[in-house]
Amino acid sequence: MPDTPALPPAAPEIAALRAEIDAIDDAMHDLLMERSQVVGRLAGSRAKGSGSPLRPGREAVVLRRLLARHTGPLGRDRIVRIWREVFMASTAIQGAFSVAVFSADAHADEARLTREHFGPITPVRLHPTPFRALAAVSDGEASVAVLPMPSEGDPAETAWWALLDAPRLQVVARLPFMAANDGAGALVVAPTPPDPSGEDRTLVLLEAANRVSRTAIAHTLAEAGLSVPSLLLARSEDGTLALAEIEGFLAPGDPRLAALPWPRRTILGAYAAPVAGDPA
Ligand SMILES: O=C(O)C(=O)C[C@]1(C(=O)O)C=C[C@@H](O)C=C1
Repeated sequence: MPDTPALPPAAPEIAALRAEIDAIDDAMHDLLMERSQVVGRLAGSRAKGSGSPLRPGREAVVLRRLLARHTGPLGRDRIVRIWREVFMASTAIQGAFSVAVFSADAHADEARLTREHFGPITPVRLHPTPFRALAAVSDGEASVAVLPMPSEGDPAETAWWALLDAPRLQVVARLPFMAANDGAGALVVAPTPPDPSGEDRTLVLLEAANRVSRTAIAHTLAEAGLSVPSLLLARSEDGTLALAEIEGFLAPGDPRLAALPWPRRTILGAYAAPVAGDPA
């Protein structure tokens, strides 16, 4: 006989509701097992290819669809949390996956956003510089790198975006997918190109040999038919470097990019436009 005391009998109303929850849990578990079988078939499909299994664009499509049909007391942010774990479980089924993050310390935004996005089980390693995190991806030690959002004040030692070896490495996602009230953000870089989600932003690095003003760059981009939600500018003695966030998923041969007057315009990658969070 087990010596664990018998559970006190629950009130009949609670027992009935718990029986309903048990039946729902069984159905959810059956569906999760069935879903993982389908993911296993994806993993074996040659069409998916041999690179990283991660498809942030596809994840955004799934989440936007679920959020659009969502009703009831379960928070939208909880739906995102639950599916983040589902996506990472599916990624793990398809092969080893780990993250290299450049973060000042384990509590900085980038480290926190990495854990929230890639989940507590995914192996994550902190690196002391963005370039070390990128090298971990290049060397095949990590599947992706998480790096700080570019900023105009970035010193050369951390301005990873100015030196990204694209298209070999590309930005594929922006964290978090559900916009945070604190405005924190980070970018994910992978050795595979981004996948479109239907509502995306493309990052383009523009380099001019002379000094060009912000107004002139913004005007030229608008003239080319490009909508630019944000534009960062870094000037040096001998030229201008600008990072434009452009609406849409731009391909390298996009005629609007080809028409720009600057000698270099490099696509650094693209990411799904974040969805709005719930009001605080
Ligand atoms: O659709 C795919 O390619 C999958 O690998 C499946 C799946 C999912 O679980 O829905 C998992 C990981 C990807 O990042 C995107 C989607």
